[in-house]
Amino acid sequence: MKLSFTKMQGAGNDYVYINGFDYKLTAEQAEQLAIQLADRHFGIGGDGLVIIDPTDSADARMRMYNADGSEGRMCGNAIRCVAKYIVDAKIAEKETVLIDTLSGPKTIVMNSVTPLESIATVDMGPASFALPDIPVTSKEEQWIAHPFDTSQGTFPITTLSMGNPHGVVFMEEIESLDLPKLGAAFELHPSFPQRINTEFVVVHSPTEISMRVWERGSGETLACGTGACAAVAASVVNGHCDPETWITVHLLGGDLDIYYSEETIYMRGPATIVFTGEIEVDI
Ligand SMILES: N[C@@H](CCC[C@H](N)C(=O)O)C(=O)O
Repeated sequence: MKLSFTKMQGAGNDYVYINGFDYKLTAEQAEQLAIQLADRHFGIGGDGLVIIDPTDSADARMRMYNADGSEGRMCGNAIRCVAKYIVDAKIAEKETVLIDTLSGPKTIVMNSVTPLESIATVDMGPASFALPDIPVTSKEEQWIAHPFDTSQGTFPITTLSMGNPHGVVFMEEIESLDLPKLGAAFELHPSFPQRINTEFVVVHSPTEISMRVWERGSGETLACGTGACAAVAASVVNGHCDPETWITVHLLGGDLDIYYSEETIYMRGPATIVFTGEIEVDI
């Protein structure tokens, strides 16, 4: 069959977007398509696949799949792009939209910059540091700068859930890291039965940090929205950054602004159309 798609990116975290109002895709088909379409040599190319489905409880429902076909519970960069998509397609004729995800509904406020780019502010909900929420196989309650042994050495890790699992490690520098080796040592560690996304973070000031990210299911990406929120939450909880003020997070693909409070976390960043097209798929 011929499938219409839109390729979009947020801070360089790029996904193939399919309009689920037009195509009804089962979870099995979506997993298969994610692997096929995300391939940068034999497919369209991307960090995974996002399907925008109808729902009665919100303006749309987001289903996101990593490049290996695994389903993610939440994606910060994709939810901004989904909001842009439904506003542009007039699925929602307003600037504040509600999108359902596996980790609950999120409210997004849109500001159009150019026809191809919007800036979106997302209410991401609160961070949870409780180990069963991540989950982490340990009897302790929280891991805040917890000495964590991996095949690549021992690192102080702070773990949290942003609707999906994150580990944050503060470092002196991140340019020289061998992320495929290091990221995989965290992602596949037996302490994380559902695997984990890991952020490697340098703190510049109480309102500015840089990070590189290794995403479960997709490897190193140019940005991770939930990861940027996790990095800021961990920076505040470890006393490196200020709460209740906007913090700039520099990522390989651009900047995201994050506001942390105990009640909720806001994320502000771009949502950009790259191109649209049609592809013949065998599903
Ligand atoms: N890129 C994302 C997160 C995507 C899902 C993640 N790899 C997972 O499986 O939890 C973001 O922008 O948040």
